[in-house]
Amino acid sequence: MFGIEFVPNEPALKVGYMAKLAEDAGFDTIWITDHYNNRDVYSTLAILALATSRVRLGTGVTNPYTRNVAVTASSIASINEISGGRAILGIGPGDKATFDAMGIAWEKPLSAVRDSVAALRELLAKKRVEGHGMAGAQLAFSAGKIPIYIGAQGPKMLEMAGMIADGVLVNASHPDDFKYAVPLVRQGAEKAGRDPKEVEISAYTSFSADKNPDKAANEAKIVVAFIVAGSPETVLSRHGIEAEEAAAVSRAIAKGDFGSALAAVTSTMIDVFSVSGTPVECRARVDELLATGVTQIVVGSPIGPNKERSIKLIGKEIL
Ligand SMILES: C[C@H](OP(=O)(O)OC[C@@H](O)[C@@H](O)[C@@H](O)Cn1c2nc(=O)[nH]c(=O)c-2cc2ccc(O)cc21)C(=O)N[C@@H](CCC(=O)N[C@@H](CCC(=O)O)C(=O)O)C(=O)O
Repeated sequence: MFGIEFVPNEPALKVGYMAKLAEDAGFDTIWITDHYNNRDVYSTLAILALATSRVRLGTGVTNPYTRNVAVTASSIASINEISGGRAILGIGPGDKATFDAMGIAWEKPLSAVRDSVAALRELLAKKRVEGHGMAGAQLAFSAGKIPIYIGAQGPKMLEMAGMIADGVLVNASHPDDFKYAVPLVRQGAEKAGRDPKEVEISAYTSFSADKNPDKAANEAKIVVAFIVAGSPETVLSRHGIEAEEAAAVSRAIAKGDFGSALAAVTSTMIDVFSVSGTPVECRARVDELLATGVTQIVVGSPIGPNKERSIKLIGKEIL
C-alpha cells in the first residue's frame, strides 16, 4: 500500500492538481498535514475529494488541542460524505513548538490522544457522548465508517496506537526505527486482545526520488535538518548520530541560518532520516522497510526536486 503526503503550503487548488496526479500514478492514500500556519487541512481535503475519485483521503495528522474533538468529528465526517466514504482520520499529539506559538498548553499528550480517540469513536457512531471531556455532544448526521490512525513515535504512543487505532503513522524512514516501533504496536494490539494484523503500520517517510541521486539527496536536506533538530536523543543515538552533530543543525535552524543548517546535515543523516536517491535506490529502502512489518509506505515531503516529475517517476518505477 502506498500513500503520499502533501503539506498545504501552496493553494489548495494546486494541491488538488497534485492529488489527481498522485491518484493517476497509482497511490492508494493521500495525507494532508495539519499546522495552523498552512492552509486549513479540511478545506484542502474537500478540494481533494472533488479532484479525485479513488484514493483515500486523510488528515496526516491533526491533534486534540487546536480543535475541539466534536468539531474534528464533524469535519472528517463531512469529508467522508463529500468523498463518498474515502476519509481517514489521522490524529497525533501535535508538536510543542506549534502550540507554544499559539499559546496552547501541551498537557498530557498521551491521555489527550487516548481520550479524543475514544470520544471520536462514539461521535462518529452518532452516539451522544458523555465523558472523555464531552457532556452530551452528538453529531446530527451519519458519518459513515471512518478509520482512525494515530501519528506516533514514542514508545507509549506506539503501544497505545496498537491498542486503540486502526493504523499508526510513524514519522521515520529507516528500518532500524521500525524494528523498534513494530513490536511495540503489536504488543499494544495483543494487550488489547486484538489481532496485530488489524493495525496498519505506515512508514511516514521523508522521500526524495529523482533520476539524479545528488539532486534527490540535496532536496531532502532541508527536511532532514528539521527532523534532526526535532529528534529525541534516543533516536539520534539509535543511529549513531552524535548529539553535538545534531546540535549544530538545531542551533543554525534556531538562528534562521538555513545555509549553515544545510551545511551541517551529513550524508548519514540523509540516509537515516529520508528515503532518497534514484528509483532503484528508493525501492531498495522501501523493501527494507516492508521487511520489518510495515504495511504502508507514505511518500512524505519533499517527494523530489520536481514534485510533478517525481510523482510520475515514483508511480512508474517504484509503486
Ligand atoms: C507526546 C509524544 O508522543 P510522540 O509519539 O513522540 O509524538 C511525536 C509525534 O508523533 C507528534 O508530535 C505528531 O503530532 C507529529 N506529527 C504531526 N504533528 C503536527 O502537529 N502536524 C502534522 O501534520 C503532523 C504530521 C505527522 C505525521 C506522522 C507522524 O508520525 C507524526 C506527525 C511523547 O512524548 N510520547 C511519549 C509519552 C509521553 C507521556 O508519557 N505523556 C504522559 C504524561 C507526561 C506528561 O505529563 O506530559 C501523558 O501524556 O499522559 C511516549 O510515547 O513514550
